[in-house]
Amino acid sequence: MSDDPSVAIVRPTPESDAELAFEGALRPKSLAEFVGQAKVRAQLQLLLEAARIQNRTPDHILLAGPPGLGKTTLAMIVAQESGRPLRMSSGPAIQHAGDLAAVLSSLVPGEILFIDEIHRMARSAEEMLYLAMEDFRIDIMVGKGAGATSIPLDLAPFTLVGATTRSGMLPNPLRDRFGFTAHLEFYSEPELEQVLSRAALLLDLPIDRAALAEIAGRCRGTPRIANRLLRRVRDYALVHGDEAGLGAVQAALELYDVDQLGLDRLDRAVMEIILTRFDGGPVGLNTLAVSVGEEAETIESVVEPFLVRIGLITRTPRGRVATRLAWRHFGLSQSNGALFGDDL
Ligand SMILES: Nc1ncnc2c1ncn2[C@@H]1O[C@H](COP(=O)(O)OP(=O)(O)OP(=O)(O)O)[C@@H](O)[C@H]1O
Repeated sequence: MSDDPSVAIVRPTPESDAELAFEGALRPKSLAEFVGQAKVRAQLQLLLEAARIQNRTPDHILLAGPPGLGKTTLAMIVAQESGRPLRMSSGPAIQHAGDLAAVLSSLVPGEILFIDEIHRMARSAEEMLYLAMEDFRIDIMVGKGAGATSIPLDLAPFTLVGATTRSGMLPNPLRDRFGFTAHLEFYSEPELEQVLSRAALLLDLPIDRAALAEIAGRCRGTPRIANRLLRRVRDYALVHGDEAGLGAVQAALELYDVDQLGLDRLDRAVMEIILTRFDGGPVGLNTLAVSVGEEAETIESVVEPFLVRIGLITRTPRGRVATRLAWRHFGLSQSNGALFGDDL
């Protein structure tokens, strides 16, 4: 992956530890503060309220959706709103059933256990989780081979909040044990303006409506990217002694190569290959990856989903094909092989 910072700026995963700290400061702390996802908020509210009335732990919750849409934030809010302690873990940290047993057996009654990227947990741990979620019990294997015995261990009642960017990778028995699955959607531009206006207030950054709208249109429907772009605009205004107005947004985002649709250099390089070198496609994934000097995995999981979502390409069995909108957006017509932009 390129280490050019302008290439990473519109990626939906966290850039660095500094960004995680920055995000922490901007995280909404209650359902009322959480912008957008109105349906999911109402569903969660009902679920938490019902558990409160019956004085029991809330049902297990699965939060599914692309990175940066607020899954971790919602898990924290569930703990906050239900007045319960929160334990945080992640799929990659649970590589053996023993790792999970250690976490589960140390939970206090009513604790919320958040497992991020739950689809990356070890298979043996998944099987242990089935019983834990259903009966608040696990079986611990002691010894090996013919002499091995299993010792049942009762657990404190808990609520599991799992987050996944790949819900299709979860085995059905695990998915079925969640009482509620929330599917997070990309945010609309007015919602992103609200996210940004709240963040600007917390950062003590005076910014006008036109500037907010401009950032909202370029952040790929994702609050994490919105906040990141806002940070760059803040830097720009600070360094140039400027107001954070429309001019500062346009100049800062031009500097970081984020165009009006939120495309960055890698996205544009992919589009250029399809449009000008392959006359609109179809182009196979590996050819595309080699042509832009990136890994096929990055193209498939990071670049393509957004290009497909905004209608610039379609995936066909023979490869990726540019749409009419793509030809129009880049001001090209088929077979003209025109130049794409002077930075490519
Ligand atoms: N609905 C929202 N309202 C306001 N801010 C939000 C909202 N959703 C996310 N954010 C902001 O975006 C940042 C990223 O959100 P979060 O870490 O919850 O995403 P995520 O879906 O858990 O991402 P990942 O899949 O990478 O773990 C947070 O710091 C938060 O400030």
